[in-house]
Amino acid sequence: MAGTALPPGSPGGAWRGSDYVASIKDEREVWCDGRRVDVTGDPGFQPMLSTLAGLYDAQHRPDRADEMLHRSDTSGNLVSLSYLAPADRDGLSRKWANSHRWVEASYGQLSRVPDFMSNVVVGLYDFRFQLAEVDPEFGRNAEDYYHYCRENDLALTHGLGDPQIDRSSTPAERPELGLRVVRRGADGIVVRGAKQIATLAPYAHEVLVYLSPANYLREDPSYVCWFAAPLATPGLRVLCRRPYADGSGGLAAHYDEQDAMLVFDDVFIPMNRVFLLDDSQTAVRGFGELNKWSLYTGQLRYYHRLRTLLGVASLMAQAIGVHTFRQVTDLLGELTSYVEIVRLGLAAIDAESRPTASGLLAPGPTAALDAVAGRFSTRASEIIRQIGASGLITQPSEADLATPELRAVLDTYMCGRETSADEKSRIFRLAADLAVDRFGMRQELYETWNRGDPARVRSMLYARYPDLQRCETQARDLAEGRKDNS
Ligand SMILES: Cc1cc2nc3c(=O)[nH]c(=O)nc-3n(C[C@H](O)[C@H](O)[C@H](O)COP(=O)(O)OP(=O)(O)OC[C@H]3O[C@@H](n4cnc5c(N)ncnc54)[C@H](O)[C@@H]3O)c2cc1C
Repeated sequence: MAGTALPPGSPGGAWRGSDYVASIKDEREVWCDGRRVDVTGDPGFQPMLSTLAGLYDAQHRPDRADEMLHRSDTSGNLVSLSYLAPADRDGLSRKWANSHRWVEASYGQLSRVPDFMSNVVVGLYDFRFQLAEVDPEFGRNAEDYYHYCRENDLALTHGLGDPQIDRSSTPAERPELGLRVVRRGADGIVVRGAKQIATLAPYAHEVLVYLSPANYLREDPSYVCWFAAPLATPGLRVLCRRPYADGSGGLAAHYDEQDAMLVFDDVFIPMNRVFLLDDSQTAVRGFGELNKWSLYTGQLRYYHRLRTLLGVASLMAQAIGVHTFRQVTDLLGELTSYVEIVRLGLAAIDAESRPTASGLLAPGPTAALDAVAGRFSTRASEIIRQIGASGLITQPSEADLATPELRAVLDTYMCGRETSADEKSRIFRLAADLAVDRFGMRQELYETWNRGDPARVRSMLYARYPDLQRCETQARDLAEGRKDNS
């Protein structure tokens, strides 16, 4: 099949951890805190790398392999179920079981486990016929790219939003506001510009660029370009934030997935990796279509994160003996309701799965859950802060716990109701990580923004609500005194 050659280091099929790590030791230009870094050796990046390697290894565990891998019908290799393009109920259920495995293994803390973007590539594959209507080559490229990613278990990042320079201006006034095509040839295009944020970028093999949420408003078609590029492409710079994994432990010691700005400084993209050019209407339609499976896996991950937050809040309340107080059980019940709403929502969305134009089976729309996810998440953190209060600040460190001279004091004043100082401080430190410190605050920002501007998500939900007219008719009937609503 065209375009399925192995990337450096790939044995083909689903990664094992060590092969994955070797595969991203390449010429990628990753910058962090004023230094160019080798992601595979830098202490700030090493912890997450080993978490990812562990997750890739877990795919092959005898007790999981059946749920996470399947045999490719093209190569015969064992490939990840994340890349399964499901054609029926059985396929979709296997896909979700695999996604559960990915997100469960990180307690919902990794928003961008590779499973997320693999599902965007499934969406790209599903959308190939519409792309082919613009140009048959785009359709073929999308299909080839899907096979390439699936056969090589590629980890992807994506960059959609434009750099946050001046939202009141347009690229017509300032071209650097958007990523654009600056040269075109028969063999490919050259792109220039930047993408504001791409999570997982330093750990990914490739980036998929497919839409700036605002670019359909632009009249210049050169800003409409969908393509994929290896992270190690000349001219592509990855500007990371400072790592949260700073040696002080906590969740960042395992789950700092990184976020980076991507700068494309006249980057050549070969034609076989270009999926769409110029056609803003197709780009707008495609935006929703590409994300059908990934939004669902994103909600699965979110469900596991909410469960973690509930578990932490409950343990914290028990540790300090407030778990039977009415105002605390009220808070815990509220948090439980969010967990249940998401679980039930996921079941309902799955039950509303429907065939796509290309013959795959896709979940129903996640828009209603997307619209409330940020609010639930913010409220869940607030509940943890409300229950934990000052205990979220005053806890002994592991070094304190290991200091004999402090032991008697800690055991007397820093223990809980029926909880040792060791156990209590670990629960509270975890809670602070999730709801007070920068790791948790970044996650909260993520939950609020990653599905796009929540105001836009909610506005579109309202504008497209299929039952709105009947709701209005019902309200009008009531207002006009008509009694029978049947
Ligand atoms: C931790 C994190 C990780 C992320 N990871 C990724 C990723 O991997 N890939 C990716 O592509 N994206 C990612 N996102 C980006 C996410 O999609 C954006 O944050 C979201 O689309 C909002 O865009 P913005 O952050 O540029 O905010 P802006 O668009 O700059 O908005 C800033 C403020 O201005 C308001 N505003 C802006 N424009 C308008 C307007 N026209 N009318 C009214 N109000 C307006 C907004 O509501 C907001 O209050 C991530 C975000 C976060 C926080």
